[in-house]
Parts: sequence; structure tokens; C-alpha cells
Amino acid sequence: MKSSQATKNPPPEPLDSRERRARYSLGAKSVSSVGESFSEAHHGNDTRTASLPSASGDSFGQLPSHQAALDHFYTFAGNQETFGISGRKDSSLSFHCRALGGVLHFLRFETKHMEGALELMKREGLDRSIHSMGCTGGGAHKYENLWSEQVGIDMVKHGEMETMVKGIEFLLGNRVGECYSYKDVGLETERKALRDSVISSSSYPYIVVSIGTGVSLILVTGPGRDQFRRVSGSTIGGGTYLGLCKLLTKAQGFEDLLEMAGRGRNEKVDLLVRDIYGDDQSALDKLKLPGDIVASSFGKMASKDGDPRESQSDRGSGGGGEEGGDEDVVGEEDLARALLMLCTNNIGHIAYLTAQIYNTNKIYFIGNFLRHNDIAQRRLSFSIDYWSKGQVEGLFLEHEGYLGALGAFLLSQEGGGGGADGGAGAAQGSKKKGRRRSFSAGEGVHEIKRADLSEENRNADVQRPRAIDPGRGNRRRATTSQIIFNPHGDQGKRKEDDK
Ligand SMILES: Nc1ncnc2c1ncn2[C@@H]1O[C@H](COP(=O)(O)OP(=O)(O)OP(=O)(O)O)[C@@H](O)[C@H]1O
Ligand SMILES: CC(C)(CO)[C@@H](O)C(=O)NCCC(=O)O
Repeated sequence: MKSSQATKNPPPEPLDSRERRARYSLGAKSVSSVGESFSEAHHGNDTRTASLPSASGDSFGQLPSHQAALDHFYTFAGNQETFGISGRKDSSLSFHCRALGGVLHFLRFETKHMEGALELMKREGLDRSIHSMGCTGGGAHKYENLWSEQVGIDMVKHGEMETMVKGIEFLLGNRVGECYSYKDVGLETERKALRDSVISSSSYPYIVVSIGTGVSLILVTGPGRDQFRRVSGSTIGGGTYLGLCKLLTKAQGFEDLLEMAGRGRNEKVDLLVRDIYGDDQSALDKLKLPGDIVASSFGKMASKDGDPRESQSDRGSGGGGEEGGDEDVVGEEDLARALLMLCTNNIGHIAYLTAQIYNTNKIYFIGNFLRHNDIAQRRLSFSIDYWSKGQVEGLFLEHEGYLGALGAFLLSQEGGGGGADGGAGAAQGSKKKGRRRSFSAGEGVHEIKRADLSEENRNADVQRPRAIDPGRGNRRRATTSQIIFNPHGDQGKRKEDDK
């Protein structure tokens, strides 16, 4: 590591080699989506047909040692790309971490398959040597009993905000190329520019904007464990986007929506400043707003006669007002794009104002809403640059959806649980605790609290956990994503070494 990259918040000490070989971790950050058909179509429409990877007999039960258990785990989790129905490894995000002396892998699965995942763990014997794991988010609380009862793994809970900050600081301090921004900021033209991934004293204070289902804004004033606080939030987040899109489009999942939005034109839906002012440049100059920015999200719809989604002939009204030909028909892709702009512009405004209040010039945007979401990232970048007149920079992280999971993993390695905004420490009552000794597994089950627990989506093979009320949250789904830390190093598969 270059000296200029020294961090005030040093990475955890490499684990003692013996201990290192006896540790692995799962960490998580969830992806939430709303509504049944949405998720079903996106992830396959019958959860009961889940073809979980079958166990290779019960050979695992005969493995002679913990080391064999670990080897089995790494082989299973580290080398596979998919797990069950919705489990996916984000292979491109795997990286070798010198500070930890191993490779971190990042996996996610949909929370509606939580029981299937636990079943798979049992079937594959992956739970054999784990007695606890570091967790974060609502799911750490909501699924605590399920994990304990089904696989005998206790959740060591860490605060949601704390784990996000921990994950960010670790990546910024340890992985060059993690952080990026957009240069030549413009709505379409800016390009991604890699930034040094470094945290130094001059980095503080900064704002973290976590765009998940909802939005949290965290002020980070220094590298210490207590030097952060949640200062604001917004209910208009990724869940809002998915929810409204569900009402207005037939898109089959988040990726589908983004592809759709990529083809759409929000100016067919949104009222622009020039739609209100016309092209009188002197008036726009006086207003100090360019004509081509949105004045009112979805505002153009207000002046349409009939249903703007139908052609004039379908409307049968003969048109009128501003109506033109069928090219004016508002398509689902235009609505998807306008909704994306609506949510993103709002978040950009709040982020900018929060940065003003706390006198910061760095805003890190994270959360799964930004996953593969170039449009939102560019828009956020543009709006922060525009409103701050170039004084504040929007920054992004490659592992945007895994910060909480990573933080939970790291904190679990440090020992203890229950951070500032966290929970009550390790759960009690693992039935299998006695037969598990040397493993410490960390799983950041971040924000899985809104998992779909409805009857029809349960895995029929798995007994319903007593601790969970099936009547609650039955229209929502979430995906939890995991981190697998392989201290063997996985050198042959190393993607990006830290420098
Ligand atoms: N495959 C996907 N399925 C569903 N939503 C996705 C997917 N990929 C990205 N998203 C977006 O990510 C959002 C959830 O983000 P994330 O997992 O970071 O938040 P969360 O932890 O569930 O919520 P919060 O931070 O509010 O607790 C969704 O609302 C959606 O906009
Ligand atoms: C409730 C949480 C913190 C759960 O992650 C998140 O969804 C959020 O910050 N929502 C916005 C809540 C608000 O500040 O209005």
C-alpha cells in the first residue's frame, strides 16, 4: 500500500494463520422488491420447484475435521456461481484482500428463499461448524429465531448504519479502484473516472447516502466507531421506484426496469422548465434555471386529455390541447424513466442540502438501488455537481450493495456485537452450540425484514418457523446477499489484488 494511502482507521490485523483457516464468513446486503408477480417473474414463478443443488450424499457428515468442513464450504460456496433459485455470486466483485489475507466473495439471494437457503445449508452440511455469525439490518432481528432453530446459528447483531460505515471505510482504505465518480458531468456525456480508494484525515466529514428500500443519510466525522450518525432520511427510495413501477408498467424485475428506462424519454412525462417558460432565454437567465431540467415530475401528464398511454384514436376524443400524433403516446419505458428521474432527483436534492448543512464536499452514494443503475448514478452525479456549482462531488462504490454485509463481517471478526444502532448482541439458545467450537462465521443479513412470508411462497418442504408471523410483510420480498471470506487466498482465482 502506498504511504499516501495510509488510513486513520487501520484494517483489521491479519488473522493468525491457524485461526484464519478456521474462519469464514458470510455477509449480506439485501435487495428488496415489492409485489409478488414482480419477484416471481424475475426470479422464477414457482418457489416450490426450487432446484437447490443436491447434496452429494451425506459424505459431509463423515468429514473428519473442521478443516475438511472448511474445504467443503469453500469449494461449495466459492466455486459456484448460482445457489438454488435466486442465489447468485457477484463474481466480478470478488477480490483478494491483503489486509485480511484472503479472498472475499459476494453472494446474494432473495429473502423469500430464506427457508430454502437454510435447507440447502443443512443439506450440504454447510452449517456444521458454524455457531454464530455477524449480522446487520432488520433481518438480523427478524430471522434470528429461524436461523437458530433451523441451523443452530446465532446472529451477532451489529447496527445497520455502523456496518455500512465500517464497510465503506474498509473498502476505501484497502481496495484501490473501489471508488469512482463521473467526470465531464453532463446528463449523457460524463464518463466514469476511477478514484483512489483512500480514507485520510482530509476525507472527513463526508455524507453517506444509502439508497435501499428507503433512504438513509449518515454523517461520518471521523474514523472512530462512534464518529457517525444518521442525520436524515427519505421515504422515496428504491422501494418507491419498484412499487410505482409495478403500478405503471409490466416490467419483470429491477434489471428489466432499468433496461426499459434506458429506452424511455422522461421529457414525454415530466414538465420541463422550458415547457413553462418557453424559449425566452432572458427569462431563463433571470430565473437561473436551464430550460431543459425538470420543473415538475410527471407534470406533463396533468395537461393531457384522456389517458396519455393511449393513442389519440384510442382516446376517441379527437385530441386537443397539446396533443400531437401517436409519437406523443406515453409508453411504459417513458414512465419507467420518469419514475427513475423522480426518485433520483429527489434523493440528489436531499443529499446536496444535507451536504450543505454539514459543510461536506463528499457524498458517497451506496445501496442496491444503484446496482447496475447507470442512469441514476449519472443523474445523481450531475445534480450534485450542478446544485453545488462543482463544489461537492458524488462518489460511488463498486460494492455498493454489500457495504452492510461487509461491515458485519468485519465487526464480527473484531468480536462483540450490538453497535450504536445495532442490536442486543448474540442470540441465545443454539441447540447445536455444544458441538461446534472453532468456527466463527459472520453473516450480515442486512435488511431482510420485509421478506415475503406469505403462505403460497413458502417452500413446502420446510417447516414454518414459529417465530415469524406469516401475516406480516406478505407483499414484499427481499434478497439478502452474502460475503464469503476465503482465507485460503484462492490465489488462482484472484481478480484484483490490493495494491
Ligand atoms: N434484483 C433486484 N430485485 C429487487 N430490487 C433490486 C434488485 N436490484 C436492485 N434493486 C433495488 O434495490 C433496492 C433495495 O436496496 P437495498 O437492498 O440496498 O436496500 P434494503 O436494505 O432492502 O433497504 P433499506 O436500506 O431501506 O433497509 C430495491 O428497492 C430496488 O430498487
Ligand atoms: C428504515 C430504514 C433505516 C431501514 O433500512 C430505511 O428504509 C430508511 O432510512 N428509510 C427512510 C426513513 C425516513 O427517514 O423517513
